[in-house]
Amino acid sequence: MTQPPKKKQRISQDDHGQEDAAGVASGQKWTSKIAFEITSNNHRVLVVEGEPKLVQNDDGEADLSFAEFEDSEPEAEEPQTQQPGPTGEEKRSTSPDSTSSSDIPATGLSTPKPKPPSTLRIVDQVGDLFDAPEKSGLIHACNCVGSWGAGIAKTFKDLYPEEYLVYHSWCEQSLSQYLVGTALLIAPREKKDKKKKHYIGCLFTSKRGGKQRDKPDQIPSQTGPAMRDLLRQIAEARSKGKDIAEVRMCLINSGVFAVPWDQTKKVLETLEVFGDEEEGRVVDEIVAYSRAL
Ligand SMILES: Nc1ncnc2c1ncn2[C@@H]1O[C@H](COP(=O)(O)OP(=O)(O)OC[C@H]2O[C@H](OP(=O)(O)O)[C@H](O)[C@@H]2O)[C@@H](O)[C@H]1O
Repeated sequence: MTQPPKKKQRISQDDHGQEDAAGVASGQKWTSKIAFEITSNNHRVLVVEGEPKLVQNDDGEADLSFAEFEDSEPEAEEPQTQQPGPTGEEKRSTSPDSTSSSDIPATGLSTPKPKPPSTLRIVDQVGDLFDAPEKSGLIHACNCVGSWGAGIAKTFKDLYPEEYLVYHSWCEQSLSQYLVGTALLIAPREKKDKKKKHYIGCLFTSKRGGKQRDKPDQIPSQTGPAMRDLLRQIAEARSKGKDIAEVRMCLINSGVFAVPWDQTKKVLETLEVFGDEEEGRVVDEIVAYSRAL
């Protein structure tokens, strides 16, 4: 396969007497503005400042045939026009030494690399989960039998009695085996007192609670789908104009459900965050509050 010229050389006029592809009259010296690339189908592509031009394939069919290059060592006395130096990308594309034909696909145009999907970020923070600003979303792990009997769930029941009734009746209308691995987003009820209004995110990570909880190795695998369901519900609520502020959680599953926090956190951080046209609606980071690390 023809190798691209090893060194940059001065360009002269092409056979048709016009300026060369780079618009540079012959005799001028210039550096690192032009290079040839050999594409995978053996076409010699002229890359001028990132602008590829087909110049010549092996059988010399192309219409542009460049005269021979000569070595162009810039002479000291000649005033060099102060061109902004090529960016890293341009350098890569205009210097034959540093680019390879694999960098420029057959079309000669570099295609943007697909952005890797972003995954959920969990940030650990010492503090009280309930010190959250108005309209925050507070997430905790729930059983599917409608009981907030112990641990942080008991605190939720004391602070949000009406929201508890929503959770309880939701469980009553469903079967645990269908509920586990899903979530319930509860909007704040009207508050008679001055208490802050918070959205509550219930993650159904175990069919039963307390001592009848699911096995510790089952709970993490049910936590992933439950959180994905909750993220979807939050994004949907926000797209309908619900003003859900920051989203925070406690170290779910790490108390009554006896699952080490690192295990749950690892599952959560594999969750892909689905984007939509307004990134603001999507939750891509959740702060996990614990009273003491
Ligand atoms: N104010 C606060 N701020 C920040 N963090 C706080 C806090 N208060 C407590 N924590 C911590 O929050 C973590 C969660 O630990 P938890 O044991 O509560 O919940 P879990 O997710 O393991 O288990 C769920 C089942 O527990 C319940 O009990 P029942 O089944 O009803 O009996 C439910 O209903 C479920 O079923 C632990 O690190 C606590 O230190």
